[in-house]
Amino acid sequence: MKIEKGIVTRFHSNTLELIDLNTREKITAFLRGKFKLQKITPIVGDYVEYSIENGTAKIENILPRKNLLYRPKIANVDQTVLVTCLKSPKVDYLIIDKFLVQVEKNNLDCVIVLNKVDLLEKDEIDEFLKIYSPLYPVVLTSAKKKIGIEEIKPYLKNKISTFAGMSGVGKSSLLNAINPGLKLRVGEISEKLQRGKHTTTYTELLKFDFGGFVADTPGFAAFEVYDFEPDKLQNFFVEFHEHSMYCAFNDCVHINEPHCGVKDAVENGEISEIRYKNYLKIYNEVSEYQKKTRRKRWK
Ligand SMILES: Nc1nc2c(ncn2[C@@H]2O[C@H](COP(=O)(O)OP(=O)(O)OP(=O)(O)O)[C@@H](O)[C@H]2O)c(=O)[nH]1
Ligand SMILES: [Zn+2]
Repeated sequence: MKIEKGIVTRFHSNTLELIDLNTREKITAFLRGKFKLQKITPIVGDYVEYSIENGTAKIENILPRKNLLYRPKIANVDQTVLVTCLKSPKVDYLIIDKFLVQVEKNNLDCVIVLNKVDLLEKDEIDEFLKIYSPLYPVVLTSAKKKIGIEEIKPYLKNKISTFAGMSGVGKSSLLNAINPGLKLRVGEISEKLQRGKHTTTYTELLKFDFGGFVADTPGFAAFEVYDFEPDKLQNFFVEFHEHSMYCAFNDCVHINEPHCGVKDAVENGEISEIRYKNYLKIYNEVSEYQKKTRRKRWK
């Protein structure tokens, strides 16, 4: 029996759709009964081994997952493409930083795409770059004017990506510009997610012509998931790490403590003041959230 490798891209009622990793062919496969007994079910993004007997493809084995994302539910996500704009709709840096907290919490690589640059002045773009380009790769784009589209492709090639970002920033427009004809239903699905009615089982991986996959559902739809203690927040601000080792206190959260390496770095301009202020705001929100849920648990 010959075993081939594929990636699960979508579910039908009792079959799965795979893409063969060698031939890139689309294959409809059945799940063997043993998986039900083992209580393992593959999900979109899973790398699997499958066999073909009498013209029927069957999943034989689910390969170990690198990670598992819940919103949308996908295995083996390599990165998030955080799409934002600054105008129309207005997006402030706090929203961007909240998305970045989610990205870091899930331990994902991230590329930031600043879209709608056709609406921005040079100094607005420069300010954005000054804050974020030391932290993450930043690509400047306009889906409308077809600027920066080629620059995104190398980041997407041969990887599994999710696109994240506020509604209206241009995620679908960008994907259409990157790969015209990509079967998209981003807007439709994100709306459902926001209303919380539908499960995320409808997620599908779409294949780029140049290699690589993208989820058709935006990531982190409900992004204010503060299911961590406030003192963990600093881990998700990547630029704090190298400075926090100079803090006098081991458990410094860089707010009221004396001799704080992070606050020093803010003062001498090594850490962006805007990012630090957003850290404080999010810290308070996480604290409030944790207090509330603790009270509920006691009731
Ligand atoms: N000026 C300008 N408008 C753009 C650009 N990219 C997208 N738009 C417009 O912005 C609006 C929203 O774009 P979408 O691609 O639907 O945004 P989205 O992020 O997919 O939104 P959701 O599906 O709600 O999550 C549309 O009217 C687009 O035509 C751009 O680069 N410049
Ligand atoms: Zn500190």
